[in-house]
Amino acid sequence: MEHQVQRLRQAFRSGRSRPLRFRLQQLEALRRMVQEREKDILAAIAADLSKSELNAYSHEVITILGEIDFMLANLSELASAKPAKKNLLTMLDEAYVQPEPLGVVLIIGAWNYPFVLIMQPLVGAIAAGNAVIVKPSELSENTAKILAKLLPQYLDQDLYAVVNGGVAETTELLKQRFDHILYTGNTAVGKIVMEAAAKHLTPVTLELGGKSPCYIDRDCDLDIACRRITWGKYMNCGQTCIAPDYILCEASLQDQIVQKVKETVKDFYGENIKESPDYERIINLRHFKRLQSLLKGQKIAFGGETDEATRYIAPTILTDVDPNSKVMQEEIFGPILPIVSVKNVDEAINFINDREKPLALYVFSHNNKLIKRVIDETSSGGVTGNDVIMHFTVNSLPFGGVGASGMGAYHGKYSFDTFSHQRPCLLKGLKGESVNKLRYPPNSQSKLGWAKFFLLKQLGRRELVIMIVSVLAVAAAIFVKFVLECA
Ligand SMILES: NC(=O)C1=CN([C@@H]2O[C@H](COP(=O)(O)OP(=O)(O)OC[C@H]3O[C@@H](n4cnc5c(N)ncnc54)[C@H](O)[C@@H]3O)[C@@H](O)[C@H]2O)C=CC1
Ligand SMILES: CCCCCCCCCCCC(=O)O
Repeated sequence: MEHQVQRLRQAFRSGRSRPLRFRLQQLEALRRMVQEREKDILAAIAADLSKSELNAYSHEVITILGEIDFMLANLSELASAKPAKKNLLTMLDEAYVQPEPLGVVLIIGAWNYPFVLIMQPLVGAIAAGNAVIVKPSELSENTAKILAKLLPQYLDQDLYAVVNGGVAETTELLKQRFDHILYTGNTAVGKIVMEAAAKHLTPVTLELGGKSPCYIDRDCDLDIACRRITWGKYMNCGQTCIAPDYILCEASLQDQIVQKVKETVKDFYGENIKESPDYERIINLRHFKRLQSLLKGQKIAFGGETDEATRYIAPTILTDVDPNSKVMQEEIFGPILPIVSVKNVDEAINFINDREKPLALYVFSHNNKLIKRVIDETSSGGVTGNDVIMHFTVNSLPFGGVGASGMGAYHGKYSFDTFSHQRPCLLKGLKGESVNKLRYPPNSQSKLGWAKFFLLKQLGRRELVIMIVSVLAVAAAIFVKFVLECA
């Protein structure tokens, strides 16, 4: 591992990854890879998650193509130096912020969207000019293999590498020094990653999970709300980090919600859900058994059927759920939807605030003021009002968690910024030493007075124009006076 990281570091130091032309070429190669090897990629994702290729395309490939297109179109603007405001002491100098690559970065992905969770940060890291090691999840082994096979065929092999393996390999990898680590996965491992990174003072972006609440207001179109929630909860068999984890609503809405979700499930997946190409399976036996255990002692209003041989768990709704029960203590990450009743929106807000900050928050209501109030009085990684999941798809929005659901963010411009250092640059000339005397010892009250005047006055473009016009006006007045006196 050490050797591999060294090799990448050397390639990074050669400066090859920095020119924009090179970055654009690599991003174009990545796009070609996705387009030319689409069939292999879809087959791998489909095999890992018992997913149809159509769903694999819409869940994972569309997002990546969009992200690459965004970077290709915006890279030169993102990577350009941005002029900075100056003060009186530096008004004749050049001040700007220059994004620079961080160096060698590590991206660790999770199994639930195994392609997107590696590729989307990779696009940002390449765009920002870094060398990159990606470590796909060993649980989605087909996607891990296809990434290890294809990426070296399309990308510069000295700058970008794939490391596959399990806990042992990741542990070894984490001993190495990186310049940034982006990790996606559960909170417990997030802490391990952060601890390993701290040894080298490596900054981290942690994309973690949590229980994302979904509040349904009485003043709402329940048909629409339930249709959207059913889509977001049961897609990928509930194994989506931003899936609505549980519903909060007034008790009187519970039965209607059960009925409407039930009807929608039938619309989406047909009478025989097991036969539906749109309904996935649980990733492995460990997670299957964990989910089964969450059903124990619960009131199953709908669903609840399981089949260990195929790791099938039916779309399930639990009603009258006790907030202290196990299903409400951990992230569900499966097709089980508990409904917890609350008296009103105030109680819903308190319920959310009494728990760890979630990755996503969903509110359904006709009343925009109520939606804004829930947003104002709670905290979460992201929010979608009157829908679920969709904030993930808008790449002008930063995607990430807060508190226990993670730190840092990525997607679009935010990916570029995550993998860049915003370097402040001030370029001065070697003249103007008389002004500089102000800051050289020995100090005095008068020097301090001048320093305050120069440094505390921020000069914007407007102030600069006014000052230049005033100086010119004074010069013109002196000149006119001089001419008149001579005449
Ligand atoms: N915030 C986000 O964008 C996302 C968050 N997630 C969260 O991820 C979780 C599911 O993923 P996991 O089951 O954790 O995925 P996982 O089992 O695939 O683990 C993630 C990565 O961590 C590595 N890893 C596992 N144990 C390790 C250890 N002891 N030391 C070092 N590395 C280790 C694995 O090799 C893998 O690459 C859920 O909580 C979900 O909410 C999932 C997808 C997106
Ligand atoms: C056409 C709509 C496409 C929706 C794609 C949703 C992809 C969600 C990926 C979320 C990754 C995760 O959060 O676990």
